[in-house]
Amino acid sequence: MDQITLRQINKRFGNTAVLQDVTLSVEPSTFLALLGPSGCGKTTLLRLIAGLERPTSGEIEIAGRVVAGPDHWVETEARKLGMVFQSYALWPHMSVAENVGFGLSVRGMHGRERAARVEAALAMVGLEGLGSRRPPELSGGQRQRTALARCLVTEPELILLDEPLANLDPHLRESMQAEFRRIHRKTGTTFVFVTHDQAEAMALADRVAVMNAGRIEQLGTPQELYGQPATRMVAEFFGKGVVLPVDVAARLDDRTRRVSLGGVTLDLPGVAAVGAAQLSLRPENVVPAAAGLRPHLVGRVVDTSFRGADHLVTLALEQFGGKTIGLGMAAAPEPGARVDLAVTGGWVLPA
Ligand SMILES: Nc1ncnc2c1ncn2[C@@H]1O[C@H](COP(=O)(O)OP(=O)(O)OP(=O)(O)O)[C@@H](O)[C@H]1O
Repeated sequence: MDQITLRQINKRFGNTAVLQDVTLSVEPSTFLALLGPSGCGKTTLLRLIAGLERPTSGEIEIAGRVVAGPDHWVETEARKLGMVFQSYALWPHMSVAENVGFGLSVRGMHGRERAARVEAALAMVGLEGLGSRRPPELSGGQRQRTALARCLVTEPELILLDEPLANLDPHLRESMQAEFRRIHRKTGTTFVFVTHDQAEAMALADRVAVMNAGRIEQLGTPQELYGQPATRMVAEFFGKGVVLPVDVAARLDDRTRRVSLGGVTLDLPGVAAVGAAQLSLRPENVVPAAAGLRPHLVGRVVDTSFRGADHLVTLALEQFGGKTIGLGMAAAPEPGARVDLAVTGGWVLPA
């Protein structure tokens, strides 16, 4: 049984269609990221799952029970889920332990049993011994951990997180990402996580739904989205690289196409039909061409920056109106220098 099933969800606010025909299944124990640009409808989708909004049409099922649909409505409190928001929403006058234990008190759990559960939840998020502090005495990361502990203590099967790391500095964000991964593995709880940061989605999630203008563009593992983007939007939004126009001359097998890239013929992985198509190139799909061979692409250095292990070299591709791709190179060429490139892979997707 799926943890969450969304069937043809539409959501309108007045005349504005915010979600259109969203259909999605999430298996138990998945760490799903809802990823997309600002305003694409991620938070609205999360709020629909939470029961904070009603769909205009369509049906939502959680753990086999219809919680929203034409003839069904289950309130948030009865959906057996936990929520963590960017703002944390901790009560400043209560101690950390009281904040974390509040949900248990509401359920009628008190005394030793409650204290033990609170202690276990604090240990899970690495806050042992800080139960008597108050939220204003905590760092941003500790507040976020408290919010997560408050959610975990009731042992929900589903936790919804809306950009919970957005207010943390980059260093803390990374360490909290590792914590989230660890806690997810340990609890086996299904996590649905809203973010507009593709690197965060890639680092955290085992499935990512890329959203665009109220629709799901593609649902897949981070590896699938990166290596086999279904649309140009996914290719450009998820991971670095460049998308170039190509012509598919022939379909060599299910997943190989003969393409013409600016007049150069190449056999590359992909699924596009014969005719006009696009090629998603990641930085590792392009290498400096061997001397004496005709280059597949010609780049001009527009910028270089030192990254420690190598230099990030930004090249403008001459045949493609100056579209750029960034490559890691051991030595930084001079700005304006010509770099001949060979294409060693990529993904051919529909135009
Ligand atoms: N209560 C509301 N009334 C009217 N319009 C709304 C309401 N809530 C959201 N919207 C609109 O719906 C669209 C999607 O909003 P939503 O918050 O779901 O996007 P998002 O992808 O989470 O964006 P962000 O990353 O900026 O938070 C936006 O255009 C927003 O203005």
